Amino acid sequence: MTERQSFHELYTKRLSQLRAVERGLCFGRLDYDDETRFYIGRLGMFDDDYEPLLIDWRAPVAQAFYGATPARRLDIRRRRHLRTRGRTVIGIDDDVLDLDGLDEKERRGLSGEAALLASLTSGRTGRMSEIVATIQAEQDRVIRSDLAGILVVDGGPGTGKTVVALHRAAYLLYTYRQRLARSGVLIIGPNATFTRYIDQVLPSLGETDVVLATIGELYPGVVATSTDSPLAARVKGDPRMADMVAAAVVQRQRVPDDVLEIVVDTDVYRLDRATCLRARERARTRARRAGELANRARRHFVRDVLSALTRQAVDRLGRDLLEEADVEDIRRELASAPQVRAAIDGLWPELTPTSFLADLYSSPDLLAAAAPDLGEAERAALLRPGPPSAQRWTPSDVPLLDEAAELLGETDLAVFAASAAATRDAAELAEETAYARAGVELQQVYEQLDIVGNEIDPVAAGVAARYRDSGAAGPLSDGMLDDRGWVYGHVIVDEAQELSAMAWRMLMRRCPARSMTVVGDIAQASAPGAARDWAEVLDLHAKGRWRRERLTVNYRTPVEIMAVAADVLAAIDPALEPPSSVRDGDRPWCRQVEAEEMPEALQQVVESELADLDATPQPADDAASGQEGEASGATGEPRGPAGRLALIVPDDRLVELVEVVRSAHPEAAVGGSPAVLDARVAVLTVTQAKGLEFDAVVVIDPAAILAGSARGAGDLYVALTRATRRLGVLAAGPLPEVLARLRVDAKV
Ligand SMILES: Nc1ncnc2c1ncn2[C@@H]1O[C@H](COP(=O)(O)OP(=O)(O)OP(=O)(O)O)[C@@H](O)[C@H]1O
Repeated sequence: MTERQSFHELYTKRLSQLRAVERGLCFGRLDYDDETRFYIGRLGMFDDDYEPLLIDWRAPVAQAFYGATPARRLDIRRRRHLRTRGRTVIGIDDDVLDLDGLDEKERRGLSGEAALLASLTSGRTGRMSEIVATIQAEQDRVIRSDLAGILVVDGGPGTGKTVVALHRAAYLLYTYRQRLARSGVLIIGPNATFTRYIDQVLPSLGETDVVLATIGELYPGVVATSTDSPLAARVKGDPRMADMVAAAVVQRQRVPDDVLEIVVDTDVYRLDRATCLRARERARTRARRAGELANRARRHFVRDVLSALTRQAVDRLGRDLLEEADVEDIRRELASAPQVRAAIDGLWPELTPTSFLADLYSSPDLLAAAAPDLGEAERAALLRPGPPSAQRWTPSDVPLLDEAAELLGETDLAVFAASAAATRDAAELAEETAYARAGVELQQVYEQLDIVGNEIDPVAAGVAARYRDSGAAGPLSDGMLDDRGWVYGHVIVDEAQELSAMAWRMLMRRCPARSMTVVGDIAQASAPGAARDWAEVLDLHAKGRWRRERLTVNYRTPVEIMAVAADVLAAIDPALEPPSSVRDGDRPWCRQVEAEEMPEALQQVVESELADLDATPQPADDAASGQEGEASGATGEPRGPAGRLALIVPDDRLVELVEVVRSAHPEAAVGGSPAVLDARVAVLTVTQAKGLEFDAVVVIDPAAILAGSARGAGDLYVALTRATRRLGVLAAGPLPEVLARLRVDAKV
């Protein structure tokens, strides 16, 4: 790289960083007792004399902005929250921290309450946004917690677990930049929609070097798009699957019951059981000593078997007539004879993880031998009729493929060649992307500096245009996903309560140092085989090396809605404490109809909810409306967008109810599709709604959601807590007892 290129890279990186953080760049000020003053912002900046102009929110000095309280002032007199539109300050809120005489309740109060409430009631866009100006003290503790060990962050719905985990990623990348830039940060989310929902947060904090993925994306080359039955998903997540995979690998190394005859040309060769047993044992022993995996250990077995066959040929031809070189030729010929290869493959096949698992799923005998502990029905749930080549993968298969890869290791030349080609492709792609990105940035710098276009390297400009048109803007660190063996510096797991034991095993391999942030809420668990408590999962992998922080305040759901959800939580486990909400909102409503009235009632409900949302437009998002070209009004002036409505339905009614809604609203989005985040009306199952939020939510047929699975109450709890403003329940038949409070409050 030339010096010119290096400079360009440096400056363009800084330029794009500055662009990304421009909105609300400076949001706070700290006034100290000794008159010192610091401005806090999304990025650090210095003046020409290297005096700090702006302190990065992640710097140690900035911690006081989030942590200081009247009871623990940290020498701070005043904390000022600045609200900006574009580059203009349009409002300030002051917390005076040295005011004597505040009562205990006020002392314990939220920091920057006015700023927080302004932020919570401002317009939402369907995408999660950063909260850097209003991070609360309990959240800040989580964000700045040490890198080492596993930090479990649990808390009820809307307590900011996701957003805090993302800010923690930004904090860790800032504080441990050297270490984490090399090894990378992996963030695991529950599904692709969720990944899209959160993918703007880190770039808006100036960080792009993270990998966002789902469990189903962690095995390179496999696209896990199929779905399992609940039973199959539970069985595949069961820790006994590790034993099953191990047993199945060993069982694929066979010996003949008696003698295996191999006919090459007209000669008959015999492999007897004892020879094969000996060869297998020797191969296994050598592999154990050398730490070799099954595909590698196979070479020892092949060598011994070929020696036995060569001996038979030599004896037939007459040992005395043959030179050393002749013997070697015979051996080589035998090694390449298709009949010999087929015989050896039958005894000790070379297997890719996908071929191995596909074989296993398609054979009742292989399954019965490898998993004798599973019940009939459990094994049947794993069985996939049809040839192995037609196998379609599900997200629950991915940890099993990973497990198999750990035991089988690399395969033959073809696979080596394929992976070499893939690596080459990835490297070429990375190089081209980097080049293109540099081109785009170069162009931007030139534009900024008012340099005419013909001074730009035309090749770079061409590639840049291609890159821009392709919409490829993902971080270069995505390449890490192509490497199954990549070890990440830190792993963040969101909605972690849903992960199976097998998924945890896979994730732990991606981070042997066990530097992780695990975020979730056991009460919201719904996946078959999901964890029942954190210790059950984490003691197994990191006993004594995990700690827990709890978030207690709900920033999403208004008090009135949370009261309804709290009854469901008590039904899940009376010992669980609901988070306390910080906002008031509309009273939730309920309506009961007979099953056959449901379609008509649903259509009415959609119309009336949309009308309600239209009648109460969201207040302006001050910082957002400062974007160039956007009309600005006075602070707090009401403004669209008019709000999004989600209909959360039982799994088995999704298709039917989508049709009903679409007959009046053809543009309604269905859960799982990319449109769901932006659409005015979305119809989703609970699983599809997990982690997301909407302005208004109507839960359809709650009794069916409750009865839908063993963890139906958890599902209902998730459904009820997705709303930021309005909640309704449309019941088919009687309202479930657990929602009795709605009957009392109902506005029917
Ligand atoms: N300190 C804060 N300032 C402003 N908004 C916040 C703050 N903390 C959380 N929020 C907002 O509250 C909402 C809920 O946050 P988030 O989705 O992270 O919660 P969660 O605990 O992951 O919820 P769930 O368990 O239901 O998925 C988001 O819109 C988030 O931006």
